[in-house]
Amino acid sequence: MRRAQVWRWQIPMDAGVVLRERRLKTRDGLFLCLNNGEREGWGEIAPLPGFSHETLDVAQAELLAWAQRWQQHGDNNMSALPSVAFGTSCALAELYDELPQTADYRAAPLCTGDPDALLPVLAAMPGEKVAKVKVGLYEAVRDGMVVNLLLEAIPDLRLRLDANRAWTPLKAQQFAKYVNPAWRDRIAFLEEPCKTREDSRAFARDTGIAIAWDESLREADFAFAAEPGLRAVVIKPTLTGSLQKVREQITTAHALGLTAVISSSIESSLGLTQLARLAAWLTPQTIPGLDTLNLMQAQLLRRWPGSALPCLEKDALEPLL
Ligand SMILES: O=C(O)CCC(=O)C1=CC=C[C@@H](O)[C@@H]1C(=O)O
Ligand SMILES: [Mg+2]
Repeated sequence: MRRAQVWRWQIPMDAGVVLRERRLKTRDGLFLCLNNGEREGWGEIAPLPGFSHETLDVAQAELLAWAQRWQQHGDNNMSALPSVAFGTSCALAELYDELPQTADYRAAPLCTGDPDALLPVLAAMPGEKVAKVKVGLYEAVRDGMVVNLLLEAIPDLRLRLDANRAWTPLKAQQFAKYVNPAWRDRIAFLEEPCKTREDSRAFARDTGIAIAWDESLREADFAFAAEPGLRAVVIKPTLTGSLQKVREQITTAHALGLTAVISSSIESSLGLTQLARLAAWLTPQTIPGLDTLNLMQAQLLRRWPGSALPCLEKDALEPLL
């Protein structure tokens, strides 16, 4: 017998998490649990404010309708809303043992402010050392100095940078000027340096710093293509859609010789551990961008190994179905 349950949840964020110039005080989302006989599968549906087009309320209405159709008729058509399609497809994949358990819990540590805080984390990191630094929040010159400082301090470090389209071509040039030319190839990639793709391409061409597309993937006129200076695409499943669609994008990227990086949309620990499994399965050569749990004050239902945050159980969730 099929049974679908839906819960809504809210987790307080760490003070100071700012997304697209908006302070994110809480992270809000939904869980879906599907049962069929002895089998069980979970999924997380958590549109990210400022990034997802659908609101949580719209996603909730769609999810409840989907869950009822599945329970009554076994109907598993995918929603057109990316967050709903992702969460429902994860729950179905767990239910039918199609999402392998092995996970890649390495996460490129994220630095949004103080580079000194990153040094001990990197020193303790086993194997390949990769970190991600947000740039474009302060002066371009300061960003350049931070990048130099980290690359100088840790000779086997590679950096991923993310400007979230903050720079004009001039600012991007100022940044590049400050980065020691001998170290530019240790910048694995810089996500979306400029406001337009054309300016970002020109930046890669002029500076020799490789770029990656993130925001671009979700634009209507985007098509996957190998381009000079383009090294990677950042795939955020909650913003992309079903597991099937995520797999297709990864396959397309790999066929073009691009690195595909599975990345967080600030999911709860339940969603993040599923992304770690997805990464181990579909992008085993690439450290995923999943270091966002510490932006939250608690984990939910499933623990991220090694996290010291408290883990809230089902009684902290609000049942909706
Ligand atoms: O990609 C990562 O390593 C972590 C996730 C991350 O950086 C982001 C997640 C969600 C929204 C953004 O602020 C940011 C990004 O732009 O990639
Ligand atoms: Mg990005």
